[in-house]
Amino acid sequence: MPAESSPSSPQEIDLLLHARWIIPIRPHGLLHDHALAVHAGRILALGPAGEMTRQYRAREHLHLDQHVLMPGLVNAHTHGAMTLLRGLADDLPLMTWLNRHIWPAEGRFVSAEFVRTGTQLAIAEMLRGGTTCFNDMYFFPEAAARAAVEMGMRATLGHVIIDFPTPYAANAQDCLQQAADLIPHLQGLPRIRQSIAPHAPYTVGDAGLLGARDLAQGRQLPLHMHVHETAHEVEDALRRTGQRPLARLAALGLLEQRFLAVHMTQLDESDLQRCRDYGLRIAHCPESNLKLASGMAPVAALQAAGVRLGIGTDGAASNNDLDMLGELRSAALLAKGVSGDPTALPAWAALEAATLGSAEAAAWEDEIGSLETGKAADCIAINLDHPATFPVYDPISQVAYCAGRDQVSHVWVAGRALLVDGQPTLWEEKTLRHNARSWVKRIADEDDKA
Ligand SMILES: CSC[C@H]1O[C@@H](n2cnc3c(O)ncnc32)[C@H](O)[C@@H]1O
Ligand SMILES: [Zn+2]
Repeated sequence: MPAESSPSSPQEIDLLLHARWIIPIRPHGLLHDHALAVHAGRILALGPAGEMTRQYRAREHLHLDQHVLMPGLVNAHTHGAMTLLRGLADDLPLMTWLNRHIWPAEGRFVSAEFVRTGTQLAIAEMLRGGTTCFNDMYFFPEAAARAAVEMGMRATLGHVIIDFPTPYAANAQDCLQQAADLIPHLQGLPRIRQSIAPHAPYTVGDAGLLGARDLAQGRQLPLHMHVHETAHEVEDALRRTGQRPLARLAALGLLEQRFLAVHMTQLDESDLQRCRDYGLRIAHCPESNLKLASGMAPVAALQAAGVRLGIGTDGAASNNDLDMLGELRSAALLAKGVSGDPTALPAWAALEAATLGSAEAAAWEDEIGSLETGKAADCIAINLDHPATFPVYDPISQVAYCAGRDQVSHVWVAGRALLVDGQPTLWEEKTLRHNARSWVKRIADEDDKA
């Protein structure tokens, strides 16, 4: 419904958010004492608070007097339901972690109900920490979609393609068939988009990759895949095929602008050139890479080459949290450490990567990632009146380098308040944990037997 207006009277709108500081991300910069006008879930205008209060009369007018207002954080790569496997196996390298612990556990327990419960926990954690959209890759995406829709969250859900038997599908061809059947059912769900998600070069054969490419092209969906996560992955592929995994993906015709390459810790000059030539998007997951000792994406070199970068947590079983404020801080610090250059990924660039960059990674940049007129009103308020963020010389520095997720006071997705004064509005966290307990007990009992 359009907002009412006449030349003399202020325009009636749903919500006016007046904040001490606003970081719109686009345009670049910091605004003092401005307000964001929201109507019917969208951003109507952003301007100086005085002008905005004269121009608009809001059904709800919030004065965020010690807060930064900014776009919601976007988790560029995760496996939401893996919250149920958090802490099951730590301090291991990737392939031991997957082969000996995670894949056996998933083989025993994963089901639509497991995914729904685990994704609910993930969404509760992410929203509390200021994440308003997540780019997911997991089995039973219809169950993750249901959790996201019910909890008011925004998401891109990947249809997994993997070439070994799981409780979800027998092989890659079966995954492709399931994806083709399911895509129309998820289309049109509120705030839900989809991708085709071949797991990794080492778990999907050429036929599965070609099928993924054709399905993505045919349905106009982006591709989302783990690529070059470890040196072992690249060395093993060179030994077996004589090709680097990214070169194989290029030869098979998978690489294009909407291809999201996750991890990318092992890049030589030819890989960097491919990222540039195809305009690939990259999801950088620094904490999961640190914990599995997989290596680290060369962020400074990628940005110097003009490659667009988003930031993701990866799953809660390898991170072990879904804290995007923590993740963007790790990204900013590691970029400096890895390059030996303290100017690498400065505070504002880290915020840009975790908002607009990640929105591009999740193929949502037309709707979210910045506080621009016409975009969906996905935004967060962070209260800087806290010992951890005192004094405030530069709010951008405070958000990037010292604000904790407990300082996220308000979260809106499409203009709907999901967190108010740090409290969720739509769900009871006790109930979510209660629902998860039966899974946790079964998983722990099995783990004891093993
Ligand atoms: C087929 S759904 C996703 C699949 O990926 C596994 N997974 C989780 N984290 C990682 C990672 O860092 N690298 C590779 N694979 C990962 C997860 O357990 C699911 O099986
Ligand atoms: Zn992952």
